[in-house]
Amino acid sequence: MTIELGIAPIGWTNDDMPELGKEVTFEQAIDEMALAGYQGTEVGNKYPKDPAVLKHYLELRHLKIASAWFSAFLTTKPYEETEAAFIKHRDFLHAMGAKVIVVAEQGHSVQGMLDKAVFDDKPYFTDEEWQRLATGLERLGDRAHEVGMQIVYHHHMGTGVQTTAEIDKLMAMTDPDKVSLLFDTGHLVLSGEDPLDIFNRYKDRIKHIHFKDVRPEQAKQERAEHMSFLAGVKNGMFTVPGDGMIDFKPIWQAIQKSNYSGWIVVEAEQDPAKANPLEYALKAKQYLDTIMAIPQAV
Ligand SMILES: O=C1C[C@@H](O)[C@H](O)[C@@H](O)C1=O
Ligand SMILES: [Co+2]
Repeated sequence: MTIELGIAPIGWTNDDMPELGKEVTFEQAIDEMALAGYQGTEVGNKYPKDPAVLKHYLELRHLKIASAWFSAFLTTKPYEETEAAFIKHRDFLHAMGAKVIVVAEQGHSVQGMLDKAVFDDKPYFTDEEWQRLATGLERLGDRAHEVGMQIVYHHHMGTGVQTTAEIDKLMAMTDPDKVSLLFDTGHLVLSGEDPLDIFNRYKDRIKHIHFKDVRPEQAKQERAEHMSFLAGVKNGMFTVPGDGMIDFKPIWQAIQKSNYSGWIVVEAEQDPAKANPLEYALKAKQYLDTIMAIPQAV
C-alpha cells in the first residue's frame, strides 16, 4: 500500500472561475503546496504547458504530478473529437509521469453554468447517451492503456453521473479493466450519497481519490436557494478535510483496509480571498496527518 498525498491548485486559482485567485501566480501556489508538506499536485491552467519546464519547477520543490482533469463530450459530440483532445492530454500527463487520467463527461453538464441550479437542472442521460458514454469511455481506456495509463471517471455535481444510481449504472455498463473510478468525497456528500458505501463497493475500481469537505450551512443553502454549482463554490460550500461536516476517519480506515495504492489529493475549491490557501493547505495536512497516524483497526 503506497499512498501519496497531493493538493490541487484549485484552492489557489480556480480554472472554472478564473476571477477566483486571478492574482495568485503558479509559483506562489506550488511554493505553498511544498511548504505545507504535500508530495504532488494536479495540473491547473497557469502551469507551464511544456513538460520539461513544468518538471523543472516541480522537481525544485520535490513535487510530482498526480493527474489532471479531462472534459469528455461523448454524449454530445463525435467520438473522434473527444479522442483527439484526449490523446494530447494523455501524452502530456504521461510525459509528466502520471499514471491516471481524470475523465468527466461534460455533455449536457451544468457544472459551469451560472444560470442553472445544480440540483434542479442536472442532466439525465437517455439510453442512447448512456451507451455512447460507456462505449466511448472504454475506447479512451484502451487509448490510455497504450501508454500504460488508466482512466479514472470523476462523478460530479451537475453532470449525468452524480448520484449513487448513476455511478452504479456507469460501473455496470463499463469493463473494469478499461474504466476505473475516481472517489471524490465532497461531490458524494453534497449530492446526498454515502461515501463509505461507494468506497466499499468500488474499492477494487477506485484508482484516484479527491478529498474535499462540505460546509453544512452552505450545502443546505445550495439546495434550498437553487444555486448554481459555481455560486455555491463562491459561497463556500466546499472546504478542506477537517473543516466541514465529513468524518474522514472511517473513510481513511476503509481506504487503509482496502490496501489502496495511489494518490489522495486534497481538493477544496473556495475563494482564496476568504480562505487563505496556505493556511487551509496546512489545516488539511495537519488533520490528515493526525487521522492517518491512528493505528489500523483490526
Ligand atoms: O476534480 C474536480 C475538478 C474541478 O474542476 C471541479 O469543478 C471540482 O469540483 C472537482 O472535483
Ligand atoms: Co474532484
